[in-house]
Amino acid sequence: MPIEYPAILDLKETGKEYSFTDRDTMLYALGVGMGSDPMNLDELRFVYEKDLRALPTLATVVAWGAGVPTDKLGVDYKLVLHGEEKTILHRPMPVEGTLVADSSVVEVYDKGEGKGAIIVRETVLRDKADGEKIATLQRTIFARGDGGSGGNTGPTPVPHAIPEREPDKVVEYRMAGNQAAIYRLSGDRNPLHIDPERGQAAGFDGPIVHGLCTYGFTCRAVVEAFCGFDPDSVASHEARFSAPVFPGDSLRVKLWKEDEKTISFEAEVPERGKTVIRNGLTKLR
Ligand SMILES: CCCCCCC[C@@H](O)CC(=O)SCCNC(=O)CCNC(=O)[C@H](O)C(C)(C)COP(=O)(O)OP(=O)(O)OC[C@H]1O[C@@H](n2cnc3c(N)ncnc32)[C@H](O)[C@@H]1OP(=O)(O)O
Repeated sequence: MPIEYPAILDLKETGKEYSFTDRDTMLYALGVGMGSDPMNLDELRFVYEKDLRALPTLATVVAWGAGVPTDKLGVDYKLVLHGEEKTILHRPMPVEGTLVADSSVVEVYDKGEGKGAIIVRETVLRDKADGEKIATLQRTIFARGDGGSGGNTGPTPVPHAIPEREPDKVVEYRMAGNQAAIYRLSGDRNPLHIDPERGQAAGFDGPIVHGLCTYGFTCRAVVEAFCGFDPDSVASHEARFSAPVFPGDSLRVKLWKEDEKTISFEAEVPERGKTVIRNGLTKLR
């Protein structure tokens, strides 16, 4: 079934409930590499139930599955890559709770046959206890097999521009060989990230790391570099995925402090000379 535009813009899913516990919060932190140094007391707070803190980007996984189902979008899921993500935190991310998710399709950009379709979706997460918004997730997928099926043929919104000067801070991490295998247990069990055959069918040498896993690493870097490990300072975090990351890659996150509340960032895999995340922007409270 191809993308049906503009009917796709009427697809909605509302009132879907998701519960998560401190175990989900800690598993997510492990999935983005936290706690690998047992003597790092700042990171310990994200992987230990004592005084537990949640990374803001936990919001991207706690309601995994919320959103208009892929089969209704009419895309070839094997060729879908995550394009962009923006997480807006209306209040600090709790470490457990029950959420109510309302999702919709915001826009489809048709980049032409052989190129792909860009589908923008939005999910609003509310706290079931008081009905207040916790987070808004804006998620863009790049459906490489679905160009030419209809949609807005105009330019896609221009993403945030990064300064041209040298970064103010650089944070380096190494993804474990089993990083995607751990991360997927937080929700996204797309076989692209674990099954070598599915990686090859998508045009890669093997499995690739979830975009949202790398995105979580970049939020961790902001929290480490500019927030003194206080995750509640983050008001929003957004980025574009520009090249795949493979399990075992190292990640160099380059960060620019533009003003007291604005951080720009990019991430590269130095051993392959690839910039894998571009146009990163974090707003602080
Ligand atoms: C349905 C369930 C949803 C679940 C979420 C997804 C499930 C997950 O399990 C899947 C994943 O995590 S995949 C892993 C993470 N993502 C990636 O690795 C993608 C990396 N990026 C790429 O490969 C290319 O940038 C690529 C291929 C994305 C684009 O490269 P090109 O084709 O070379 O594009 P280019 O010629 O540079 O630009 C064409 C137009 O597209 C816009 N654009 C480019 N990259 C974009 C991106 N990443 N996101 C959104 N838009 C993007 C450009 O602006 C350009 O638009 P315009 O013509 O208007 O200027």
